[in-house]
Amino acid sequence: MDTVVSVRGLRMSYGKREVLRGVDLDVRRGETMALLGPNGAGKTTTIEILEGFRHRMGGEVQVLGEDPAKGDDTWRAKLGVVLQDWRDHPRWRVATLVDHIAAHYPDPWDTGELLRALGLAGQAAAKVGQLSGGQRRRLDVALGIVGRPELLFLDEPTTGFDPEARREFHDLIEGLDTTIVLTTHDLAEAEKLADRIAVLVKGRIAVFGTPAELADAVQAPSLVRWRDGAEQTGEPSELAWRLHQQYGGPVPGLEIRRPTLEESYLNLVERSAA
Ligand SMILES: Nc1ncnc2c1ncn2[C@@H]1O[C@H](COP(=O)(O)OP(=O)(O)OP(=O)(O)O)[C@@H](O)[C@H]1O
Repeated sequence: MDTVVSVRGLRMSYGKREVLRGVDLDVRRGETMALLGPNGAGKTTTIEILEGFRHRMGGEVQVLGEDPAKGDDTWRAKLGVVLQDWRDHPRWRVATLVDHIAAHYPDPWDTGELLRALGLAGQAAAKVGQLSGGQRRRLDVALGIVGRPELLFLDEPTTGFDPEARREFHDLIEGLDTTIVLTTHDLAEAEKLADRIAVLVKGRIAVFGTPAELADAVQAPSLVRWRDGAEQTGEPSELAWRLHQQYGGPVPGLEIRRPTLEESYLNLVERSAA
């Protein structure tokens, strides 16, 4: 299996504040890996280190066979980066800006073809400042992939999107033929886009696996309710059986509710943060 990113024991602090406390991760060629976690978990810090924008304090990191702290321009040209904050170029025309960035790469996309592929053909001559939020984010992606990166980083790509823009953006990402590392604090987004999800809580990976593996690993207790009481338990059928015996027959008003994946994820975050 071809590993594109390998992270072992990654540590990072800002002053005395320890933000990453030994992160282990890997990303395989062709997959989309989501780094999922609550605000302040250390997601942006992690991918900034992988992108070579930030120096780590400890651990081993390899991205496309290089240590990002030592990556040169040839290495950097293989990466695509879509940052969280829009770097504003309001007066540039869309196609001119894409052309300008494309000129930095050896084998870039043709600008017209790329804008068509991203549904921005109609905006080629528009000024960046005139685009809607969703169109701007598409332009961010255009700038991130124009150099045909082997590896694309997307930092919280859909923050602030309405549901339709979000769905369109998800379709766009699913159609890209490259390895992707994305950060999000939205479980539904990670579930939709990612082959594997790494849950980062308090600077550590709490769970790492496919969405189905995540569901198994983080299962929160079920809620069992009946006429005379309620209890949370990881073994609902056992409790139901005990109640059945106590009542000497059917349990009045019995109700068993299994947690949703979202509830399980929040439970994991709360437990890990405690
Ligand atoms: N340059 C910095 N100097 C000092 N502290 C920082 C710096 N950058 C981030 N932090 C702190 O490090 C922690 C992790 O931040 P980071 O941005 O990596 O988290 P995140 O998971 O990406 O959060 P969010 O979802 O809010 O973007 C936060 O507590 C943040 O305040």
